[in-house]
Amino acid sequence: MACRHGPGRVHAARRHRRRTPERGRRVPPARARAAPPTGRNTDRREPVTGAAPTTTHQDADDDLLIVEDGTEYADQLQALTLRHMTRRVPHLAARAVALAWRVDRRSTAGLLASQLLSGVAQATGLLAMTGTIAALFSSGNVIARLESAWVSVALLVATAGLRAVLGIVTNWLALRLIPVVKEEAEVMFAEAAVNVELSAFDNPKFRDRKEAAERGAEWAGELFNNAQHLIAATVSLIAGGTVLASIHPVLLPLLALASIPQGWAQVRSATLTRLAWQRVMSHSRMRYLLRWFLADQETADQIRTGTMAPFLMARYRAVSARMHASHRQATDAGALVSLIGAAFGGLASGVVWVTLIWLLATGRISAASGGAAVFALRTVATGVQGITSIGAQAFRNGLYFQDWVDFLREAGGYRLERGTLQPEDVHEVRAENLTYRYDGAHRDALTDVTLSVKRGEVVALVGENGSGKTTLSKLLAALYLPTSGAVTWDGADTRDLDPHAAWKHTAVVPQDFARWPFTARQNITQGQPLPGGDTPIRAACQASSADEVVDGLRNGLDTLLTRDWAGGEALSGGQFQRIAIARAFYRPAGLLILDEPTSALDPRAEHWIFANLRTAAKDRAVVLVSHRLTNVAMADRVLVLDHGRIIQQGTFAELVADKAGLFHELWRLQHDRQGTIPAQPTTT
Ligand SMILES: Nc1ncnc2c1ncn2[C@@H]1O[C@H](COP(=O)(O)OP(=O)(O)OP(=O)(O)O)[C@@H](O)[C@H]1O
Repeated sequence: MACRHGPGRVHAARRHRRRTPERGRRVPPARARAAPPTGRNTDRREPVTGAAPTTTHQDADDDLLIVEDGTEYADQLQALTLRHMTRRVPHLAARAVALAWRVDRRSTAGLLASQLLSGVAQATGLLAMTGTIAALFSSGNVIARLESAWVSVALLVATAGLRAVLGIVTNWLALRLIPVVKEEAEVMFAEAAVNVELSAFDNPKFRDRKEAAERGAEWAGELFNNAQHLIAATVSLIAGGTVLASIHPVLLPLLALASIPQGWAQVRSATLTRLAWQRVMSHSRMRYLLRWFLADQETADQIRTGTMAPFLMARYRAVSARMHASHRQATDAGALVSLIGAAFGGLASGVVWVTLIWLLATGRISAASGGAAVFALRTVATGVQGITSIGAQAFRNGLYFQDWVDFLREAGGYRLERGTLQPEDVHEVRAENLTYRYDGAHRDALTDVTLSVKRGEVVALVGENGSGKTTLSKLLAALYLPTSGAVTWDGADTRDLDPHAAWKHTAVVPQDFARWPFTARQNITQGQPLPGGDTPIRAACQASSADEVVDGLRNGLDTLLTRDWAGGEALSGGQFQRIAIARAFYRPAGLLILDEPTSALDPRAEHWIFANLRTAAKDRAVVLVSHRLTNVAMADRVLVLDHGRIIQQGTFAELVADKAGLFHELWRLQHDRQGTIPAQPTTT
């Protein structure tokens, strides 16, 4: 790896955020809605190429060097209109309802039915109200008028009672459903995220899309909530509208026109907020990382001994200030837009009321109809207002939710879509004229590499930092696909293999191994126990010297390997590395890749592992990456990489004897501690 960190301590997620923020991080669970919507990129219609963003700018004032991106998507957002909202919201709301349906059909059906019923009750109440008014305003004595009104009054009371009960029911069902809808969206997001190409994580745009989708999942519950309120508002609007239209046909279209300014203001304001968030999306990522680093146990010692707190805090504040500035700008602009919308809306309502008075004054409608119209107008106005304001909320939530929808559909442009060949086994892995360039990189990490490794063989990769060893091992393991050339497994191109089926045949000890927050047993079996109970687990532990570690644990294999929960135990870096090696030895895979497997081990443990590697690795094709050159003496062949090319290969003895070669030079340097060799570090 270009940047290597020390072994991690607790578990995978913490390891990620601690050691290699570039590779991943755990996001604080409660972050989403507590924080103001800040910024997001996604630019989703643009194919992810990894090339430099089309338009970028950097914060010149605070040296943050965070590239802002996504201008194309910003343009699309800018272009959103009320018309878009009316088209898009029902679609997204339906998607959220479908999500709820997926997790709990009965509650979803119950909730939708109660909202519908509530709307019908409101409509009936309104009709009863107009009936009551008409009866009271009619001619005749009071008793006769009251008699003709009692049915309407009874209906009025009954519908009010029914609506109160339905309100409690909808609230109860919504509270049950909203969290599970959100959780389901998060689960679906996670499923999509594990099904992307590994190379996706090398692309910052993908990371932004992933972040946006993750946040979108958090808004799924809210959107569902909006959807069910929209149903109620629509039903009540239809009811009120019917009554109003029956009083005089001009009232309804007038009222609809009157709601346009507010609808426009709501949509504009939601778009501005969303845009603001998009602008500072990368800042948002950086801020979360900084917060984790500042508060994390794993970096706590380095922050203290490096006296880094002021620097990190200043950076944190600078990033936050940038985000707040963007947010404030959007809030101010949103307030202005709302003010304009309210002013025009007020004017338009005035026109409606003046029209009503004119209709009454000119005798076009009766006094009784006028009274009924007042109630109908209020109902319809509330309905219209409900639809525009809930619609705008749904629109805003939908903008975030859309990112989730897109991510699920295309996995940020990196869905694992390879062949369907199911390898039964793997006997020989070959690289032929293999070239690989990371997404967005300006040069190849590997160039024209050809090699093969067969079962029963150990092939070692050595070379200076950044020479391409880890990259090559990942290509051999089908984690990456070649830019050109090919990697084949028993003749089959890795592009044609079903990736999940292929990875059943790989066992890897990476430099940054995962520390799963599970028991020692689960850390070794990776949740895939083999027949034979603990016997194969113990054998793997013995071969990797993890047996000493496990025997020292309070509950042996059943000990939780993290102190994050009570009863767990913390392992040292080297102790956990032994568990990681046991994990690979345990896995019945034809291809075994060991990338600096003993970097944290003491000499005894390291000696034990290499002395036993032949036995542990028999019947496997083994690729070993190591900087400690004595370790590669046991390999059948050693390949020396330099700037992504194989520049030497042979047996260990041959390479040591080749005095003109890089291997010999590295070997001498590794054994010279007197400073007798004037060594200049080479640039990679
Ligand atoms: N995720 C990545 N994105 C872009 N470039 C990368 C990435 N990982 C590695 N590289 C680049 O690829 C080249 C080879 O890196 P690689 O990690 O394979 O080297 P290595 O030989 O394993 O190094 P080391 O000995 O330090 O582990 C380096 O120039 C590095 O900068």
